[in-house]
Amino acid sequence: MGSETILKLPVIDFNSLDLESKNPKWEEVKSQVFKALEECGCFEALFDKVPLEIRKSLFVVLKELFDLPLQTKLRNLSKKPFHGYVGQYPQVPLYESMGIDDANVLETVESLETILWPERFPSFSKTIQAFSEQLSELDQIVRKMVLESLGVEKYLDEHMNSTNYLLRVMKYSAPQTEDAKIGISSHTDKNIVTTLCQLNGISGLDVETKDGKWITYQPSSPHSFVVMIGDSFLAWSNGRLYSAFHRVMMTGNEARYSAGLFSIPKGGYMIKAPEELVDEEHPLLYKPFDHVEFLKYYYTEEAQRQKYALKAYCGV
Ligand SMILES: O=C(O)CCC(=O)C(=O)O
Ligand SMILES: [Fe+2]
Repeated sequence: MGSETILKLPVIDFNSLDLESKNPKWEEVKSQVFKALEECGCFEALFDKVPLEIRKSLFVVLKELFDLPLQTKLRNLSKKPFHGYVGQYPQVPLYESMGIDDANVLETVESLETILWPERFPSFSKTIQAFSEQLSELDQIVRKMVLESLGVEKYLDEHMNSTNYLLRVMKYSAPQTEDAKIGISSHTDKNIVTTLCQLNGISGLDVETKDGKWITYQPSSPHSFVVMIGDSFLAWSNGRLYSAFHRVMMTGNEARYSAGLFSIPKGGYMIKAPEELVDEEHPLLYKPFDHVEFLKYYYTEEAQRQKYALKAYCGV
């Protein structure tokens, strides 16, 4: 009593678990996952299937990537909003990111590689693909555990097949001051699940609890990731899961590099809560929606004024 507890994200150990073989730990971890996602919308995962060498190589190739001339980085265009090169925004001057669609598919990454480096840079494609594929197993374990917890595992194949993986890699330049400066403004993610990784030991990710306190993420192991629920999964679960507000704040003289693997509903797929999750006690919260249309709305001025863009877009 009296002394304040230091707020920390729940830590969940996925080492020794995998998607296929049934491990006796599965049920225990599953209940930790569901509780954390209901209460916090996120947790810290310990997951050693991504070797530390891959994390190191990712950091190396990201430095090369962000050191390219701006004109070159701008060649990564995408039809979807916020999926290509993003940066040079006056509201978030420290922030730059590069979205890589279908990052787990080598040919797609290689076609981006040839756009950015006509002289080629094979370790870029190899590293991005390997990292994304290895990390996608954690995304899939979490989603499977959620569907089992909700008793709707009969939708598992449809759920998994309705998404793609986007890897978004980020650089936050050093603010050169001890006053905390905004890296990326507070937001909820719009996709299904995001798995985040800090690459060079520079902290800055803050997550807001339901009662409005900010937790600064401090990885407790070199194998740590942050797993976070996006608004699309919240809608699909008919509000059983929570999507947390989070932001990045920067101090000091060193740039921060991070990467996020985003499972994203495919364009044209209607996100709709299964009928098993809708009843008198749990009335339908969101009308069925297409993620790409929702993203287009999200980047309008009107939506930017809303705290809860999903509710404004398709709330019942
Ligand atoms: O860089 C990070 O740790 C967080 C990035 C983030 O929240 C996002 O890209 O949606
Ligand atoms: Fe985010």
